[in-house]
Amino acid sequence: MATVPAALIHSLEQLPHFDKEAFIAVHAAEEKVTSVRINPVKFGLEDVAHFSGVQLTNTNPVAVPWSQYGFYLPQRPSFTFDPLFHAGCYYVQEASSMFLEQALLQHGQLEQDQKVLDLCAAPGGKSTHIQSLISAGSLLVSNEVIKARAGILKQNLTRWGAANTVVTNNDPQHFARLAGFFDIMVVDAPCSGSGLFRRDPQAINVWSEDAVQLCCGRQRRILADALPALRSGGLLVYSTCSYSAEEDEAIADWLVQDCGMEPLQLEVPAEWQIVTTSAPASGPKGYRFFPDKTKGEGFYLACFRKKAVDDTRYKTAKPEKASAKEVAALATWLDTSQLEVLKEGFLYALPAHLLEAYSMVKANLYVQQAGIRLGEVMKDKLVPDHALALSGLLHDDVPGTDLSLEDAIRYLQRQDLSFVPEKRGWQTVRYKGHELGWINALGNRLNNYYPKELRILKQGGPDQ
Ligand SMILES: C[S@@+](CC[C@H](N)C(=O)[O-])C[C@H]1O[C@@H](n2cnc3c(N)ncnc32)[C@H](O)[C@@H]1O
Repeated sequence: MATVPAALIHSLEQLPHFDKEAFIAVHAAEEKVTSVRINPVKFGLEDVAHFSGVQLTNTNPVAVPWSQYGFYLPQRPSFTFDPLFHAGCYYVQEASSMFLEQALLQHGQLEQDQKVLDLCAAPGGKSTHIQSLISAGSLLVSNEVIKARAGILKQNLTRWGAANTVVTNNDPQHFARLAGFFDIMVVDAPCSGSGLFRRDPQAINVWSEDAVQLCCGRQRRILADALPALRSGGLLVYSTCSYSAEEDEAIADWLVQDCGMEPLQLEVPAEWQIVTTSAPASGPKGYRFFPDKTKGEGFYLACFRKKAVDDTRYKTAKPEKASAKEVAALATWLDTSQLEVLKEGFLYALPAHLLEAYSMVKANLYVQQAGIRLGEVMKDKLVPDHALALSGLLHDDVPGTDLSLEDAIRYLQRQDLSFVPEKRGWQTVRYKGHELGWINALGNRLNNYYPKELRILKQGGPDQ
């Protein structure tokens, strides 16, 4: 049972609409809320009924009110054993965090192409969401300072399959090199994590008032370091999964008073039961999610517009382009006419119009992944990369075999496969029409090319 620390409860009693008894009771009740957000490029709203292992009735799944792509599921299926999860058809995400969508829709001018930075991006919940909301002509830079976590971010964005994303592994202070570059900056800051107590009762053991102080110092440093990279008039979205006012309203006040940010408000229907707060010193509005009021975990979000003007000159360096011969080797696999095919040992592709912006990002940051990794050309032939299979870029006539659930799981476990494909050579395998990855059929042998680092290690199957 999740017992919320008394010191935290005490600190929240001053907040508007804080209902101490209901808050304690909802933590004690141990209800687990499961929500997912679909990838609109791969999965239609009508497909939501197809989650493996979910018993559906006429009344579920239920839409998350503040996100066009979010759904609550009536129970938690085994996502590990759902091939559609591995195909990047959806992301398992806590519902309150999907409120980011409202900030971007209401203030992000998403009808225009935007350069977006997700500064604290791993494992990729906000980044995959942002990618679904921005135009194809926009660029998303997803940054994660911790290298191992940047690896998970890369995996999740590879599954998502979009070409207009770049993963970087930089400290926030490195972003000063890109002064005034971004139109939108999302800072989903590391925090003391009290908003997730219900989902992860272990987090209660590491919570303390000292940890809150440590986090709010770090949050200011991260913001102060990264803000120069936002252009004048650009949008800042700040969020945490902490209930503590020191990490929420006090940071909002500091952004207005010390950083000269202009506070923005959001239109929020009353029936969503989101609590609007005004930070005490200068009044910026913030939006709080309490699990006794909204179906989701604790979350805080506030939005600002930048007024200050920063210098906007940056280093740029042209990435190496693929040779004409290498591009020619791609022709049977994908249409490269709208893409810039680049080379860094392997070939990768970005939307052609993003080359200039990407050149600046590459010259100033440590890029871990950019666009879609296509593979390597050997003896004039492409050895395709896993990311290409998941990208949606492949020609329709690239051969592929639809697998049964059992075979799809064997494939994802990287086991030997027994089915006989119609054609020889490199081809994809699919589940319910969604690409899972590559196999190579060589006469009497089938090689499974699902990446080792992604394979399902868990024992069992969909029903366990
Ligand atoms: C709340 S999590 C981000 C969750 C992510 N936005 C999502 O929706 O999936 C905060 C992230 O900040 C990163 N982080 C930790 N210390 C940091 C620092 N000093 N500067 C920038 N990011 C930091 C953590 O590694 C973590 O990935």
